[in-house]
Amino acid sequence: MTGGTPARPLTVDEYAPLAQAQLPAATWHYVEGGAGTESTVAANRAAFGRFRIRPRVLVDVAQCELSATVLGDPVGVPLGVAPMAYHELACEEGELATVRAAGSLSAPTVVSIFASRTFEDIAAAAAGPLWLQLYWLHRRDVLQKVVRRAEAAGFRALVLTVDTPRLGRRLREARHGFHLPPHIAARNLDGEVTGFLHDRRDGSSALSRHADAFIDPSLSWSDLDWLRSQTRLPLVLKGVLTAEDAAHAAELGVDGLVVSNHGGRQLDGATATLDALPEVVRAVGGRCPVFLDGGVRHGTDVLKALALGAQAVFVGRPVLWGLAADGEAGARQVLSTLRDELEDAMALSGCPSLKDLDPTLLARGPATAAHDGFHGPAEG
Ligand SMILES: Cc1cc2nc3c(=O)[nH]c(=O)nc-3n(C[C@H](O)[C@H](O)[C@H](O)COP(=O)(O)O)c2cc1C
Ligand SMILES: CCCCC(=O)C(=O)O
Repeated sequence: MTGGTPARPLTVDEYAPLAQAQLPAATWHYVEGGAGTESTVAANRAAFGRFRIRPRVLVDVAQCELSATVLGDPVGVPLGVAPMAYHELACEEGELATVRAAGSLSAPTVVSIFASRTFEDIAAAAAGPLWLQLYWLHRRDVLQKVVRRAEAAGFRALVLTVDTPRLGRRLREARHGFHLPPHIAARNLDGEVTGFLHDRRDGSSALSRHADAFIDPSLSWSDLDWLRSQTRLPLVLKGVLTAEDAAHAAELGVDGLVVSNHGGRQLDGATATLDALPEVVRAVGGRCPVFLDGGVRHGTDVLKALALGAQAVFVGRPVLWGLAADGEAGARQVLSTLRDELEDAMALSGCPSLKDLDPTLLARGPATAAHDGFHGPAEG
């Protein structure tokens, strides 16, 4: 087809250039960037490409069932939105657009403690379950307050991010002097811990200065008791990549783990999440659910993570791409594309139920070009 209205994107990746065209350069590089050489960003994608699918045939796939239960709540898909700060950077409605989009699939959303809309407004717009992501702030009283508010607003779980005692060296943010525009703020933190976020300084990221001032890097295993004493909500740890830490967390009775390297934004050189998943699943031994995020861009990526033992996966950057390109409709389209691709992959591999997804579905194979790092829209 030539001329006329541009075709609607058919894949998640096609939203990236559309988002880039909409966003100021500094915002685009904040969203897209990783730490250091961005080797972990690339590794997350490459890991999916090293597994091939062993399809089974002559299975009745007239009905494929994608609904699941996560932390006790029914969801329409084993797929949700990873916590990301400041969705208003991507579109005016911010997190309200995100949770409406996720709600249309009954998908869970993890709301960042640095959300740009209030927990109460987000909860009022949501149809799927909401979890609250926390950073370990020096100001424990502030943490206590946000936990109470999230509980009162009906949030269903707490997700403590444990891979961020300080911010990774994100060179793109530093080069662009990334800072928040004046109209965007961490609306749930009342200015108590939001210093530096709006201050521009060339050669350094305002976010990084903010994190150094307000995130307490002394967080260790013994602090988890305090958090659990503050709430009845299930506690999930986000950012675990090893069997050792997974076993320890399971012994302490945490309610879930997210295998994550923060989308390659923290420790450059950290293990790809799909590579870390099997050892974490083995170490946990069924004591709590294991989730994964990082580099999920296709339904077959979701299928592979579920086959290796994840109960659900979370998606980060693509949701912001969708929001930037087309607001709520864009985010909805990103999530529903992943859902539809997952259903296709289940049908074509002879797995009508999520229970059919296990490691025998996968074989190690040569990497494919389509998974080697960033790839834009197909040519033509
Ligand atoms: C713009 C942006 C902001 C993020 N903010 C947070 C955050 O506030 N808290 C957190 O735990 N993780 C945060 N993350 C990490 C995501 O939760 C997730 O681990 C990662 O984006 C998953 O990888 P993907 O983007 O390749 O899907 C952020 C990621 C991005 C891209
Ligand atoms: C203080 C960090 C907030 C956002 C974040 O986690 C990210 O940009 O990855």
